[in-house]
Amino acid sequence: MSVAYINDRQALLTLLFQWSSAGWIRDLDAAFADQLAQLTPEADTTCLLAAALVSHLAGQGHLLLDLQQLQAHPRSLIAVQPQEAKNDLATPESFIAALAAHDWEKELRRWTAVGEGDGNEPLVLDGSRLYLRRYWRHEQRITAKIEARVTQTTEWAAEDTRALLDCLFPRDDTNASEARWQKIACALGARSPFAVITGGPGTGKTTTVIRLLALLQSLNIKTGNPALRIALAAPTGKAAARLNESIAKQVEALSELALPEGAQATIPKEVKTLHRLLGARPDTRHYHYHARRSLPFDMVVVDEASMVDIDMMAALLDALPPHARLVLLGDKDQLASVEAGAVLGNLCQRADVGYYNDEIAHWIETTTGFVLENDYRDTRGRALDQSVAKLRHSFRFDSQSGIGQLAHAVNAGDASQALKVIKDQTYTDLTHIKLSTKAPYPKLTALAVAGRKDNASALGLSHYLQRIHRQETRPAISAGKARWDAWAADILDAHTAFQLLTPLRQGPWGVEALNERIEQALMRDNLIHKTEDTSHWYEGRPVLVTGNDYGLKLMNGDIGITLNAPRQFDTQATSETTDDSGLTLRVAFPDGQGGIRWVLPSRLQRIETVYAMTVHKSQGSEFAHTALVMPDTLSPILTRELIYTAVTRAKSTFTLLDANEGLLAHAIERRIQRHSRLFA
Ligand SMILES: Nc1ncnc2c1ncn2[C@@H]1O[C@H](COP(=O)(O)OP(=O)(O)OP(=O)(O)O)[C@@H](O)[C@H]1O
Repeated sequence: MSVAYINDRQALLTLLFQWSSAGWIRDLDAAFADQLAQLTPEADTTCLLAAALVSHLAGQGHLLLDLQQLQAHPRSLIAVQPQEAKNDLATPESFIAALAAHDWEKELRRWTAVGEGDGNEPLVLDGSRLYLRRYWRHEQRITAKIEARVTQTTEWAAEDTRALLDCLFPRDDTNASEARWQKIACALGARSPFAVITGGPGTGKTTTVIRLLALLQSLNIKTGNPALRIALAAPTGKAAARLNESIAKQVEALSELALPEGAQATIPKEVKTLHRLLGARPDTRHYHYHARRSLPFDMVVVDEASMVDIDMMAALLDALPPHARLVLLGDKDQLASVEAGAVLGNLCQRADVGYYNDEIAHWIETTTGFVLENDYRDTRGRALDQSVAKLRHSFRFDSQSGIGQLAHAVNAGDASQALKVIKDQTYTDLTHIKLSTKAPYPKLTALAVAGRKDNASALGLSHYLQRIHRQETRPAISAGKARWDAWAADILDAHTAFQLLTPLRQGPWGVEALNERIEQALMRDNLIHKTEDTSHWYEGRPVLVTGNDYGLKLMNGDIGITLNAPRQFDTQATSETTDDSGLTLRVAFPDGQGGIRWVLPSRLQRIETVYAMTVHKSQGSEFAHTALVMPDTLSPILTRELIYTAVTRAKSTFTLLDANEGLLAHAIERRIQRHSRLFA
């Protein structure tokens, strides 16, 4: 490594922009170091490099740069893949190695851009950990606000709680009961103003939280307190819509139980996105509700909390009145949020074991009748541990289910067991399709179009496309909006029968290339009719919204389908051409309340075709048949969490397509560890 770089700031900044051109760091990361260099002439190269790296790591979801780890294992923080290396360009790794002897901490402490958190310095050094100031403050505030809640308890009479829990869980009287942990989660959630309920797919997170709400409202009514004002929220429109669908039924089911009068009626059925709950203002990080104008609720429940990033969690906790309860639901083993942080994962680090102390074990026993085994008890359990419950029984996947077995093996990091389950022909809900490295696409597109020939419930895209083309079900142009809405809702529902997932965006196995291949295959099979003059809009095109659009009331993650529909459905319709039939292209989106929002294609700014979707974007959604196609070369994006998230998107059948089996094993063995100090 040339000494010039080490002592020459200009040379270093040039190198950083070269790394950015090579795709090793973001332009933003180099620009951040460049800006700090201009503001602080005293900054040496170590400092500027550390600034670029902390920004780069934030882009990867990490909250901090651990200087000790940087010096001991630079590759674990920033690694250039062998295929990406450039002959004439020094890699970050070699550069960091050349600076090994420097005292990074000392240099950083001398730098005016680095503070201890209370000032306005853009960076904060906390021990040997360097943060962007925003993330350091978020960590501090989140920790303080959660600590303040977990150290409080609500003292309900144990006999009242027990009677209500027995009413809510009528058949659960043995320790082996499948609903045991659900009942325990309710007992913990009633006692603590902060509760986390984690569990895999179908373990009853929604069922449990509705019973927890019923329990709390009943206890309040019984003790003469006013009912809680409750808000239900989820991080994306899709997740909110999914919870909306299941919640009404679950609340309805409470009417069969002998709860105190009025308890059921005080449980809300409407789920909002967190952005809407907080009153997001377009294009800013500011919300209507914040620390000085609290949310008008006594309790907030957040579903799919694994998708909540650190910025949103900090904003939510700021806006939550100090007395208000917070319940987080989610699957701790799924991929973390797209943006930085892994708050749910951090909160649930000890959830597998429990660490319940004697006091809480006694509360559990007296209110649920269940005696906790020693494995789940620990006198050194922290306050947070007493507020976290893990649901351990899946009501969706029994022991005969290949998907359940596969998800379990992936989660346990047992790659050989996962491969064994995939290859085991006895699981009808699981298939492995081997792709040829030379010509992988024919088999792949055949599956995407037609589904699996050997399994009638493993459908493909033709399922919803054929439904669109079925003339006998298509409404007449004169039919009312309700009839057209019902038709579109049926097609949107049919669309959830299948989804192809891929880990990557770019390259031959990325979303873009796969979408193109599948589009061609669908055209060949006459399932879509794309012509030059319709450009990329044609009937049947499914689109994914990639950014919130408050004007159109569309949220990141929403999926719509392009359909020919009467033009009067859209009030903005102006110069759109209408074909001979009087119909024109509209994109139909579910409006979250059982109706359809018909949108002009030209009004959609941030969308992409979604025959294939990245695993990251699929979080919060489920599909009857989910297929995952693995790339044929190593990529840092392939991790255990990614495979687990993909497998658990499947409701009834899962298909794995790969050309190189080794990659699945490699991915299962790699975990994502997002660096943060939250509840470490
Ligand atoms: N205690 C129970 N007894 C019987 N059935 C249950 C129980 N708990 C949950 N179920 C059923 O299991 C299924 C999944 O439950 P639920 O939707 O609450 O789980 P979830 O963890 O929220 O699921 P998801 O993975 O979709 O988020 C539902 O059909 C529900 O009715």
